[in-house]
Amino acid sequence: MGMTIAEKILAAHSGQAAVVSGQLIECATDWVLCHEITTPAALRMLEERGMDRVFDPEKIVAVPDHSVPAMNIKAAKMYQKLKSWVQEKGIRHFYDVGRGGIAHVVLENTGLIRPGQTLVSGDSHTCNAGALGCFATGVGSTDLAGAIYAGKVWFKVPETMLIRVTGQMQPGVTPKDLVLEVIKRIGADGANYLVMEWVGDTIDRMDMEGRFTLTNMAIEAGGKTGIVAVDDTTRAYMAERGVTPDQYTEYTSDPDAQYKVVIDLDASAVEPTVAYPHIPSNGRVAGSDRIAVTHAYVGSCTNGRIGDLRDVARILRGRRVADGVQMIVVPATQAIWKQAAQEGLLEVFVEAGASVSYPSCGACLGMHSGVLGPDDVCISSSNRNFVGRMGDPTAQIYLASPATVAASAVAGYISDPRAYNADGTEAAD
Ligand SMILES: CC(C)[C@H](C(=O)O)[C@@H](O)C(=O)O
Ligand code: SF4
Repeated sequence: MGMTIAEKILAAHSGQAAVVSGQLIECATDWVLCHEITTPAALRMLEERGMDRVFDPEKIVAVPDHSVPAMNIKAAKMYQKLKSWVQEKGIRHFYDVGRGGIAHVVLENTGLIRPGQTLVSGDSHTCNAGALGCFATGVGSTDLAGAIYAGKVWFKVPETMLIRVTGQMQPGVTPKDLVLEVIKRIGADGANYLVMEWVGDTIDRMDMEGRFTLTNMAIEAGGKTGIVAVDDTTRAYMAERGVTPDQYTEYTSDPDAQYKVVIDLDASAVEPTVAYPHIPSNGRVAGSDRIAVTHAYVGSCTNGRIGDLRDVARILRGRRVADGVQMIVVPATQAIWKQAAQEGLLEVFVEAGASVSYPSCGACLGMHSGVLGPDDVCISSSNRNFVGRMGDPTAQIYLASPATVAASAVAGYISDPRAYNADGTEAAD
């Protein structure tokens, strides 16, 4: 019987010729990604059991990102715990504050994680890395502890959902709109414990940044992970990071692979989509209602990349954020921050009246740097709009593409970014 990419990777990492969905396997982890929120709990578990060791310090990547630079003493202690462990165990791949950013985006850029590999982390958006054709998934602290200790985790082999996207996206429509549309169709539990495998000519033409946005959001549909097969775009991306095809394994799904469900999507029919409160599946067309916003947030592991910042700058250049709107832009990593500075994008944001913050998870989960107050209304390029996600439980969060966030910040209410041309001029009606 044919196998999917995910099944092939899991078979290779559990020492078997083939696996079938539903099978329980012990899977070797090529990489374990650690941040300061969930890793300390895993470390304590190991310490309490006298199992305080790491399977391989070279295979662990540590990036403090959620609550850095620390905003209170508790956060400072979490950071200290991660850092002292890293120092004690000789973990070299440590991206400290000032050298890192959001862990998922730091990792995707390092060239460390490669196609065909496995990655686990105690963070639900670990699925992000699946765009590189690897199997990457979030695990709980106990499994994280096991992975740190032994380099292995237990999985039930997931079934796969095939998402076939064809056609040209309209100008102003982005991969974020595509994934919000898919989640709207299938529901926030529509891909429960499934691998979401993206194929089709729209995906073939998409750059790596867009693919990361797609796989990043798999968890918002309940997915175990997202995955995109390796192609020339992936190979070029790896080559830019000094990694050649002989250094990784490319897997493709067999023509007779078994899919639990197949979704067909015409990309040309997708419109700029906004997920209304309080669930990412609550998508509607941007601008279909006049919703005034108090906050506009650009950042997160979903949409804080350089292409996202360029999309925002295109709309903000020569314009002002509307009075009464607080706009915050958070480049996802230090490298993206620097690139944005070099391209003059940060200046565009500041000139427009937006605040540019340091690379971190920032306001995405309401821990710091932009926490929402009662009844605030935020349009955000992040991935979750649950009650209380960014602060007060009465605040309203609308999820959208960076372009939609920018267009809304300028207007003061949620707006369709197709009001602007690709060169930033206003589109004729
Ligand atoms: C804090 C962390 C465990 C959490 C996650 O797992 O996703 C966070 O990153 C989030 O986005 O909610
Ligand atoms: S940016 Fe947001 S979604 Fe991503 S890891 Fe950080 S808190 Fe989680």
